Parts: sequence; C-alpha cells; structure tokens
Amino acid sequence: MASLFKRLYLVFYPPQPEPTSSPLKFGILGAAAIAPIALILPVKNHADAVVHAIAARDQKRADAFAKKHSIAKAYGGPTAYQELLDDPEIDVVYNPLPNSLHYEWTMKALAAGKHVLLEKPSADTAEETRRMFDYAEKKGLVLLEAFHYRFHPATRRTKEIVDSGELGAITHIETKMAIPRGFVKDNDIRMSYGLGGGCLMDMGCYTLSISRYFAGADPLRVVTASADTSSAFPRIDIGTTATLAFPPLSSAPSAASPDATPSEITTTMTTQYRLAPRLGFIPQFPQVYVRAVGTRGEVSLFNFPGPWLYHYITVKTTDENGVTKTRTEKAYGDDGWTTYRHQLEAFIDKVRGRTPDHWYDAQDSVSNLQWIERIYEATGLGSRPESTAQIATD
Ligand SMILES: NC(=O)C1=CN([C@@H]2O[C@H](COP(=O)(O)OP(=O)(O)OC[C@H]3O[C@@H](n4cnc5c(N)ncnc54)[C@H](OP(=O)(O)O)[C@@H]3O)[C@@H](O)[C@H]2O)C=CC1
Ligand SMILES: O=C1OC[C@@H](O)[C@H](O)[C@H]1O
Repeated sequence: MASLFKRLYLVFYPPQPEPTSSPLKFGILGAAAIAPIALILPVKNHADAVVHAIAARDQKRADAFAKKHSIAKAYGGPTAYQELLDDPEIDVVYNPLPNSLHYEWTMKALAAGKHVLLEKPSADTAEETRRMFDYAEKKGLVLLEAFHYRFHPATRRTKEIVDSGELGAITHIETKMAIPRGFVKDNDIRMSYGLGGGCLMDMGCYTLSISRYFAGADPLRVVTASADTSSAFPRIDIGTTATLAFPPLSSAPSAASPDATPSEITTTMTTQYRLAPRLGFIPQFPQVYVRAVGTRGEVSLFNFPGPWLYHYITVKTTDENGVTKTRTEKAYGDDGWTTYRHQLEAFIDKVRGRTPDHWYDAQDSVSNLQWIERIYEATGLGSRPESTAQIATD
C-alpha cells in the first residue's frame, strides 16, 4: 500500500498511457468544481478516453477552463450546452450541472445520441430518473448515475464482509455524512430549492445508496425522519436524520450462523452541513462512515465516499465464548486510482460492450430517488421541483 503522499501524487499527476487510435471523446456540460477530480484527472489515466470539449454559460469561463485543463474545444454562451451536444465528435457527455438540470440536459444529450455519465443525485424526482433510463435503453446508450464510491475496492470489500456471514445476521446499518459549518456557503447550488438543493439530495443520496447496497434491498418504510432548516432557506434541509426499515438480508447465513434472522433491518442515516464547533470554537472533523451491525459482530468503513484518500475498515467479532477480536483492513486497489477512476473504467467498459467488474442497474437509481422523495415527504419539506423542460424525444 502506497503512502498517502504517493497516492495523492498519482491522483494529481497520473501516469498517462499511450492513447488508443480512437479514444472516446467526452464533453463536459458546465465548468463545475467537481469536474477535474471526477472526470478530467481519471480520463488522463485512461488510454481510451479524452476530454474533448467543455461548455459553459460564459465564453470566458469556458476558455479559461479549457486552457487550464488542455481541452481542445470551448463552447461558451447561452446556447453552449446544446452546441456541445450537437458536436458530432463528442461520444460521451458528463453532466455535473445542478441537480434540477440533470433531467433536462441528460435527456437532451441522449436525444443527441450521446452516452451520459450523470452526477448524483440523478434528478429531482424518481419519475424523471425513470424517464431518463427508459430513454437511454430505447436509444441503446449507456447512462450511469455517478455513485463512484460503489466501484472502489474498499466499499466492495466491506460489502463482502457484510454478506459473508462473519457478522451473523445483520440487524442494523448506520451511515453518517456530516461536514463542519463553512464548507457549504449560502450561495452554493446545494442551498437552492429551485436548483434541486438540500443536504438529503446532496449527501443523503450517498447514505441512502450505501444503506440500500449493504441491505441488498429497498426499504420497507420510513420509520422516522426529521430535517434541520433555517428561516433563510425554508425548503432546504441543512441536515436530515432518518430511520428506515429494511427486509432481512437475503444472504443472511442460516447454515453459517445459528442466530435467528431478524424480521427487519433498521438503518439510521444522518447528514449534516453545519456541524457546530466543539465548545463553540474547536472545528470538528467531517464524520463520514457506514457501520453494519450483526448478531456476532460489526464492520465499519470510515470515509466511504473518499476511500482513495484515506479509509479504514474495522471488523469486530465476538465468538461463542464471548471473546472479542478486532482487526483493521485496507483496500486501496491500484495506486492513484480514485473512486472516480474505478467508475470511469467500468463506464468505458460498458460503452465499449465489455462487462465491467461492477455495475448497477437503472432501478437502483430510480429507487434511490424514490426513497429520497419519501424521506423528504416524511420531513414535511417535500420533493424538489420537477423539471418543466419539454424535451423532443424520438
Ligand atoms: N461525485 C461527486 O463526488 C460529487 C458530485 N457532485 C455533483 O455534481 C454536481 C455539481 O456540483 P459542483 O461541481 O459542486 O457545482 P458547481 O456549482 O461548481 O457547478 C455547477 C455547474 O452548473 C452550471 N450551471 C448551469 N446552470 C446553473 C445555474 N442556474 N446555477 C448554477 N450553476 C449552473 C455552472 O456551469 P457554467 O460553467 O456553465 O456556468 C456550474 O459550473 C451536483 O449535481 C453535485 O451533486 C458534486 C460534488 C462531488
Ligand atoms: O462527496 C461529496 O461531499 C460533499 C458534497 O457536498 C458533495 O456534493 C458530495 O458529492
């Protein structure tokens, strides 16, 4: 396992393999803050991909972004996004627009015949998500909601432990994604209801996704849900806590474990944008983990959305004599491969007609949004507004 320094060096200065004769050409909609780490750097390290164009609402912004990241084409101005979609050279569109624009621009990209790598959460409503995936299927195009954490070896290893029977029957899953006050400013897209903002949309989509992944099923019901709001942003949750009930894990080990299978798994999901400083002035570290508890032990993965930076998997088990053992595992995978690099590998495999190491289907994305909406409903805040865009589809 490489040191943190070496890992970071390889992420930001990745080895650049000899390109294939005709690499997939990516176009990016919007000069979004996330684009460099989520797409531009991983693409540099993939022989079969190149970022060929950027589109921004402002030409100067597009030019500056293109120059900074050595991107061949820069579309700017009010029609820039559509111009990029109309560019016959572009094979794949990366959509990191605000959540409320995911639906409109993904549908338009699919209509233009492009594959789409779509940022999370996939849309504002489950109905929009379903329509996008149905349309992608009809057009024979690849559409993926970018839940990059799912592709990383640390997530996969933790899921393997959950499914292995080592922890007995799983009874509880707890996930938390909470960041200190100050990271998300008042003018951030995350604080705008009209742009599909809210902490549950933004970070809760991960905590829900990993809860569903580890539970191997969709929830049965929302048990409790509550949101923190402020009068300045009445429809925005600054944090949401929800308890969900899931069916028992289908892989619950009956032979491996004599324990009775619980009738339900409970999960607690917590998200928060404004962790208050301790004693009023000591900043808190981000709290980001998932923990699965079984009848014989538990596993926790610290930093599940960013395991490439740093993570640990802690497993505690207690045997029939009451002896408790604890071990820590790490699963970094290839040096310098971020969650986004693993995701890109799978995405390109899929576009090229190969079978990726890991994938999840359209229903997974639809269900995630369905349960985000149900949790919002239970908090009283309601779903984010559906897109009013009329898309001409064939
Ligand atoms: N996978 C991951 O780890 C992460 C994913 N994300 C997701 O990526 C998306 C973008 O997040 P982030 O990069 O932080 O956001 P930014 O605010 O940095 O980028 C959003 C982009 O959307 C464009 N845009 C178009 N219309 C609007 C509008 N009305 N208001 C504001 N921006 C507009 C802007 O592009 P232009 O240049 O044209 O002005 C802007 O660059 C979100 O869906 C978020 O959930 C975010 C962070 C991490
Ligand atoms: O990974 C993430 O962490 C912080 C969030 O605000 C962001 O959108 C998310 O994707």
